[in-house]
Amino acid sequence: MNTGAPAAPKSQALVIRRLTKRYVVSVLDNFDLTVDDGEFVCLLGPNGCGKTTLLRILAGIETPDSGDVLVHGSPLHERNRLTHRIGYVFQEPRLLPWKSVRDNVMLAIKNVCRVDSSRSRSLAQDFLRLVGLSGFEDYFPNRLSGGMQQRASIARALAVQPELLLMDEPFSALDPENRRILQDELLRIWRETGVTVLFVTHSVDEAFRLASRVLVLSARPTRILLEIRPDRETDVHTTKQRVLEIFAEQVRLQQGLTTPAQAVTI
Ligand SMILES: Nc1ncnc2c1ncn2[C@@H]1O[C@H](COP(=O)(O)OP(=O)(O)OP(=O)(O)O)[C@@H](O)[C@H]1O
Repeated sequence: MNTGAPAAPKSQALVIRRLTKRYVVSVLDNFDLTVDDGEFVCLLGPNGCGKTTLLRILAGIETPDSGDVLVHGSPLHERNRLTHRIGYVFQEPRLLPWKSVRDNVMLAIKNVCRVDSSRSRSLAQDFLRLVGLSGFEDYFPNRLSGGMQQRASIARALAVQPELLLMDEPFSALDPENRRILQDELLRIWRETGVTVLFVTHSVDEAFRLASRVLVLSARPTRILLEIRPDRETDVHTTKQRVLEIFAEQVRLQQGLTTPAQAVTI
C-alpha cells in the first residue's frame, strides 16, 4: 500500500571510489561503483577487462594500488585484514575433494564466523537445504554432478551470511538446462535472503534474466559504459541488441582490433 510517505533511503552495501590496479597493463583506473543493499548487479564486459580483478579485490584476495572500498560504510580492509564477510562463488565449484559437502560448508563457516561446531553444523544443514541439497550432506564432491557441486559452492558462500555475494561466471560450465535451473534457484535464494549480489557474466541474456541492474563495462582499463534496469525497460529486445553491439565493440577494442576513437559512443 502506498501511504504517501517518502521511501526510506536504501543503505549502501558497497561504495568503490577511485579504485586503481595495474599489473603490466592498467586494469582499473579510478573505477567508481555504488551498490545498494539487496541489489543484484550483473557485470558484463569483454575478456580481460578486469572483472575478476575487481571481484578479487572485493574478496580481499588482491590488493589495489589505490582507492577506497567501503562495505556498509566502513573500509573493507583494516591493517591488511578483511573486516567484512564476503562470499565468493568461482566459475568452478572448488570444493575440497576429501571432505563431504557438509564439511566443506562447515569449514567456510568455521573460518569466517565465530560459532561452535553444533551451530556450524546446523547452519550448514540450513544452507544446503536452501540450495536443494538436503539428503546429500554426506556425499563427497566427486559423487555429485557439476550442477550439484556448484549448488554446494553457493551454499558454502551463503553460509557465512555474507554482506556481499560475489559470483564470477558461476554457471558458465553448465549445460543450458542446468544453467537455467540454477539461475531460477539463485533468483529464489536472492529474494529469500535479500543478499547483495555482484555477478560476472558474458551472457547478455543471463544478465537481463538475473539482474536488477546490468552494468556494461568497457575494455581495459575498465569503466562503466552503460547501466540498465531490465525491469524498467519498455523494449527489452531493442535494449539487448544495443548492449550486444556495445559489447562486441568493446571485445574488438580489447583485442586491439579498433581504436578508442572508433568505439561506440553512448
Ligand atoms: N596476477 C596477475 N598478474 C599479471 N596480470 C594479471 C594478473 N591478474 C590479471 N592480470 C591481467 O589483468 C587483466 C584483467 O584480468 P581479469 O582476469 O581481471 O579480466 P576479466 O575481465 O575477468 O577476464 P575474463 O572475462 O577473461 O575472465 C588481464 O589482462 C590479465 O592478464
